Amino acid sequence: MTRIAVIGGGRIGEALIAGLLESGHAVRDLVVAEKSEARAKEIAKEFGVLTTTVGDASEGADVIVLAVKPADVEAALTEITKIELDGDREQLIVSLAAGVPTAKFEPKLPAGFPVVRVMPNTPMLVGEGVSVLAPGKYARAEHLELVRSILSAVGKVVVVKENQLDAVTAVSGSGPAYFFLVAEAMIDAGVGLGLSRDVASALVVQTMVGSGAMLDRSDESASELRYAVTSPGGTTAAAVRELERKGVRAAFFDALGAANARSIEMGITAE
Ligand SMILES: NC(=O)C1=CN([C@@H]2O[C@H](COP(=O)(O)OP(=O)(O)OC[C@H]3O[C@@H](n4cnc5c(N)ncnc54)[C@H](OP(=O)(O)O)[C@@H]3O)[C@@H](O)[C@H]2O)C=CC1
Ligand SMILES: O=C(O)[C@@H]1CCC=N1
Repeated sequence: MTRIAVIGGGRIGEALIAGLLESGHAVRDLVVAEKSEARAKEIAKEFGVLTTTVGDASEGADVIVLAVKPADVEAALTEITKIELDGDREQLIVSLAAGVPTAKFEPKLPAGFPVVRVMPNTPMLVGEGVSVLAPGKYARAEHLELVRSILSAVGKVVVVKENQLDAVTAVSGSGPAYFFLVAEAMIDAGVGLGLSRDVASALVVQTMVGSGAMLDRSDESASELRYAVTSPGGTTAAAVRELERKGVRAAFFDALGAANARSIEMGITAE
């Protein structure tokens, strides 16, 4: 079994650990390095995984997953490179850090050491994530396949060229937050119309789950599915008219544009 070291046991690190364990990955093949002692204890208690230093975790791992904030990548990499990285053993670094290009890693690693950049999202926690992979300069097909096989256990996997990863981050990396925001707003609106919060929440959650399942399983596009809900002169048309009048579509264009720009900026500043 592939031994995986997760460096950084924060939100996405936890989602990955939980998703891998849920999908049948063995606890003994996972090790976590987490800077905060309190957080490391929480992770060990919750998942039963070994928590240790960055050096020890990396030493015994086939795949070293960097799940620290972009600004902490440099320091974590310095700790990793204190051990003797073993290209011959096909060790591999997988970076989940938003914005940070593989070209920032490669010069700091032994010559030819493979790096794969990945933009995951938190639904991997429930096996419904999407992980978008881009190989660095030295990552070969077998490295990509290894990462694909690990991450396909926690959701879908897509491969793109690295220059698309900032856009990917704006769409699917940050994407769950947009849906949660819409859910919050719809629940509040339901409460505003007199429903109890429990009833409004149950209705919104199941409407999202059902709509997501339709988008996933139907041959029809999002627009066609929406048209099917929109009876002529009816309630949906009245609601959609208000959403468009308030600029919801333009707001998404601007929001994803801002996320894309921020991803690029984080890559530049993560020195
Ligand atoms: N959250 C998400 O939905 C997604 C996040 N990402 C990317 O994943 C990365 C992590 O994000 P997220 O999980 O949200 O961030 P968090 O801050 O929740 O988690 C990062 C964790 O790493 C710890 N840490 C920092 N430096 C080290 C180190 N040298 N060794 C061990 N642990 C360390 C931090 O400790 P401390 O807080 O004490 O510094 C923190 O607990 C980011 O680069 C982000 O861009 C990508 C896709 C989605
Ligand atoms: O907000 C962030 O920067 C990270 C990257 C994608 C999702 N969360």
